[in-house]
Amino acid sequence: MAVIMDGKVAAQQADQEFAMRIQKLKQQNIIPGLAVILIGDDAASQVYVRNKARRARKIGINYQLHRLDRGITQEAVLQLITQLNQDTQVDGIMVQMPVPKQIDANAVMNAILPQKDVDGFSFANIGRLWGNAAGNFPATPRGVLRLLRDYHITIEGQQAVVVGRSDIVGKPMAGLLLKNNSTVTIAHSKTQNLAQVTQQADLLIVAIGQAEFITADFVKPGAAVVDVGMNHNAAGKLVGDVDFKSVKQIAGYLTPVPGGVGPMTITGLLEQVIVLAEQRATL
Ligand SMILES: NC(=O)C1=CN([C@@H]2O[C@H](COP(=O)(O)OP(=O)(O)OC[C@H]3O[C@@H](n4cnc5c(N)ncnc54)[C@H](OP(=O)(O)O)[C@@H]3O)[C@@H](O)[C@H]2O)C=CC1
Ligand SMILES: Nc1nc(=O)c2c([nH]1)NC[C@@H]1CN(c3ccc(C(=O)N[C@@H](CCC(=O)O)C(=O)O)cc3)C=[N+]21
Ligand SMILES: [Mg+2]
Repeated sequence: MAVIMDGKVAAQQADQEFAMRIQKLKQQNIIPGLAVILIGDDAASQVYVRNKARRARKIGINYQLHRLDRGITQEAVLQLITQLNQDTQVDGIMVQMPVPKQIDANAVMNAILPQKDVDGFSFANIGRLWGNAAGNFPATPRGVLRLLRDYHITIEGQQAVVVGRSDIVGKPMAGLLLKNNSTVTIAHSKTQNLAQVTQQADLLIVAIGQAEFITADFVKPGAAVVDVGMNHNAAGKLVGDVDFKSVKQIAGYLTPVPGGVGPMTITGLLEQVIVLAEQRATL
């Protein structure tokens, strides 16, 4: 039976560390500032916004939410970003994805100053990730790596398979694993013989948005399996992309949904905000 990687516990430990780092900043009169822009009413974004507001405030981050109507113009969004770019109290800015179709997501993300782009979704930060430079990198992959490290799972030299190639999870996950010396394969909906590919994985990271799609026959015995997915099954229950029941019989390590990657994504984000505020403190 797999060891269950508890993202809630790991996130609580991280929050204690973060609260101490924020206390130090406050002695220098610096309060980390995070501005979140939510356009419309995407369900996964609502969950994220609610949970990160609670955790950010609890550890002492100055958190502000800008809720915009789903019909808002791109110009108005860009104007808000310009204002937040200029606000010296704001260390990090993020726009919840997805955005409504009249908004060009790339235009919006690239309007955020690269150093304030906490999500690391701007082309400047994508280039820094793949160009081996320091930068801001996406929260979900950072949270996943932190969870693997908390469970002392080896990353260097291991065969990692990332299923999913989105700009917000799959691609940056692959980039960070590569940076950490895994041998990385990226699989997606056009991959042939997916199970044969995933069976090679010592580290299997799944982000496809298909309820309970990855069953035991996709998994190498003893593998560490990380389930990024958040879906509702036929019964309306929140489930991941991995079939928890069958995979836990064969995997060495496995994340639950909820209580796995979700809390660690928030950890990845909060840490990035604190790092940015620490950089401001040294200016
Ligand atoms: N817990 C958390 O912190 C977060 C959770 N999520 C969740 O993770 C999941 C993925 O999100 P996101 O990356 O934004 O998803 P996207 O929908 O943007 O991308 C899905 C990816 O999965 C691939 N894919 C879809 N079906 C299959 C399949 N049957 N076999 C192989 N590959 C497949 C797609 O391939 P192709 O490119 O060929 O279309 C695509 O690359 C969702 O459930 C989302 O809610 C997302 C962000 C954070
Ligand atoms: N710019 C941007 N960056 C993102 O990282 C981003 C985004 N947009 N849009 C939406 C998705 C989704 N996402 C989640 C984060 C945390 C939980 C989370 O807290 N989950 C908990 C609670 C789940 C629940 O109670 O329903 C858990 O899994 O235990 C969920 C989903 C980040 N995303
Ligand atoms: Mg989870």
